[in-house]
Amino acid sequence: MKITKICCIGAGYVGGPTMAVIAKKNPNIKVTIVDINEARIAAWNDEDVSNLPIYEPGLAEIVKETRGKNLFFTTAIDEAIKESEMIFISVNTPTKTYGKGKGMAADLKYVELCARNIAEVATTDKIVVEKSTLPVRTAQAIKSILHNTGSDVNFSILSNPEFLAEGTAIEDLLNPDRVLIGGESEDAIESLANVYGSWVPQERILRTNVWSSELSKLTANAFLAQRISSINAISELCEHTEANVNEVAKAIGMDSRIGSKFLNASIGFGGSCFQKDILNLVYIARSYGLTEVADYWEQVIILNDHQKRRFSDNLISTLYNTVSGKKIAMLGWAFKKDTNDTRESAAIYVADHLLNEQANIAVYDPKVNEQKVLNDLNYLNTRSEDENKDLVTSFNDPYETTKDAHAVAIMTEWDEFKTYDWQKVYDQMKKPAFIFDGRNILDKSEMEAIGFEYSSIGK
Ligand SMILES: NC(=O)C1=CN([C@@H]2O[C@H](COP(=O)(O)OP(=O)(O)OC[C@H]3O[C@@H](n4cnc5c(N)ncnc54)[C@H](O)[C@@H]3O)[C@@H](O)[C@H]2O)C=CC1
Ligand SMILES: O=C(O)[C@H]1O[C@H](OP(=O)(O)OP(=O)(O)OC[C@H]2O[C@@H](n3ccc(=O)[nH]c3=O)[C@H](O)[C@@H]2O)[C@H](O)[C@@H](O)[C@@H]1O
Repeated sequence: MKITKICCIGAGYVGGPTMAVIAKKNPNIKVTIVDINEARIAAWNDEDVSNLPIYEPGLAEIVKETRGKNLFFTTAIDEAIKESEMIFISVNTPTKTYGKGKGMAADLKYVELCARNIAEVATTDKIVVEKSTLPVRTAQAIKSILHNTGSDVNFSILSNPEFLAEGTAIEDLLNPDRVLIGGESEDAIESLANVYGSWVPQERILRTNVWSSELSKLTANAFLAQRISSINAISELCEHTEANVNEVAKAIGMDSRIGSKFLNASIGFGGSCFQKDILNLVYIARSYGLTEVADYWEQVIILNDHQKRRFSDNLISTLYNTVSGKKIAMLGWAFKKDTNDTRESAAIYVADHLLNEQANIAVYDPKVNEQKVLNDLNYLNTRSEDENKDLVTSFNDPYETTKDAHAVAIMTEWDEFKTYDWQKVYDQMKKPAFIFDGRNILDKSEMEAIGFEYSSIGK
């Protein structure tokens, strides 16, 4: 099928950047991104592209170039579905917070709503593309909804999981390691392969069956997260043995079978997907009675929780076993650098632990505002919103944030943190002045020469 119009349901961190790049690379295809969230759509349509709802390096430029030409953002969902030959489902699939599978399974209600919406309004044949990360065998459910409409509209379902990482989304989309397309209908698969083919070499477009494609996405995230938990586990051992985790990571990473990427020890991984996808994998394995498989992957999450807890415990014990009434300056709140996304950020959990010990938290993140910080903490429901407001303050300036602080905790690896005038930070802090570098981005000897009591991960 020749594709002239694409609709993407879900204008989020995946839908937005992915469709912007598809539009840029396919000027003859009209791409419409729809969402039920009016405020989000309005932000995507904001004249001033610095107000887009998502911060991603390079995204604003592409939106500026394509918006209003062949890229459109709207809440008119039905119209966009009706006119398009290809519809991407790119809605959120969070961990369930209720009922069966609570805390483990993926909540598929938004995906199902999309399938029902498509089934209801489609009058011509459609290729429906799963872009959201979904449990293996979800295509079966979507198929069943779409094929029971009583109409003679023909639907082909494809799985096309997304592998972009936030902060490098545009780079990842422009130059992907691979594009994965799972499906039954060869015609549908080739239609989608052609869309990507306008900039991705054919040998990097991998075709599989639907189930392999769905499961590959969960597996890729599980493997990536497992590497982080593995190096973080070793980081704790390093702290007891005078080994240095950076040196260990370098030494093992030079083995081409292991590879050097994704071996940075940290306060633990965050982000909306690693934990959610592994919990989902564990849930699926348990539902097939595969206890050993489930336990194996669950350990990745257990270790990650341990790493976050270990960081706050170490901070508290170093500050003479109490942080009550002490000002702890947290540099960074986003789950990684170059994004404004804070979902599941380790900073939230570390702050929560410290607040339980009655610390005063001062936060500075170049892309996250105070309301978002408070919303993240309120969402945990550990204490009242008023208490969070009393104990947590955000600043727009790192020097204000660290002034009179007892300790600085580095939570995100923003590049600008490395360039600060650390002597100035030191001079205005309470003494002894402690730094807890949760990202290993500062130079230990430099910090110690200034006078800081410096501790990092795995050294
Ligand atoms: N964030 C990331 O870096 C990556 C996410 N993914 C997966 O992509 C999917 C989407 O993730 P994000 O873009 O981060 O989520 P998001 O939460 O940023 O965006 C999802 C959007 O879908 C909209 N939506 C929900 N139900 C809708 C409906 N029935 N009709 C219209 N709009 C609806 C929401 O209002 C929201 O704006 C998830 O399954 C996630 O696991 C995959 C790769 C990378
Ligand atoms: O499905 C998804 O949502 C995406 O999840 C991750 O991307 P993302 O979460 O955006 O970012 P990552 O770069 O993977 O970082 C995740 C977390 O791990 C941490 N991390 C990463 C690498 C590392 O060596 N050490 C480490 O602690 C980061 O700081 C961050 O908190 C995957 O890298 C993407 O391929 C995938 O598409």
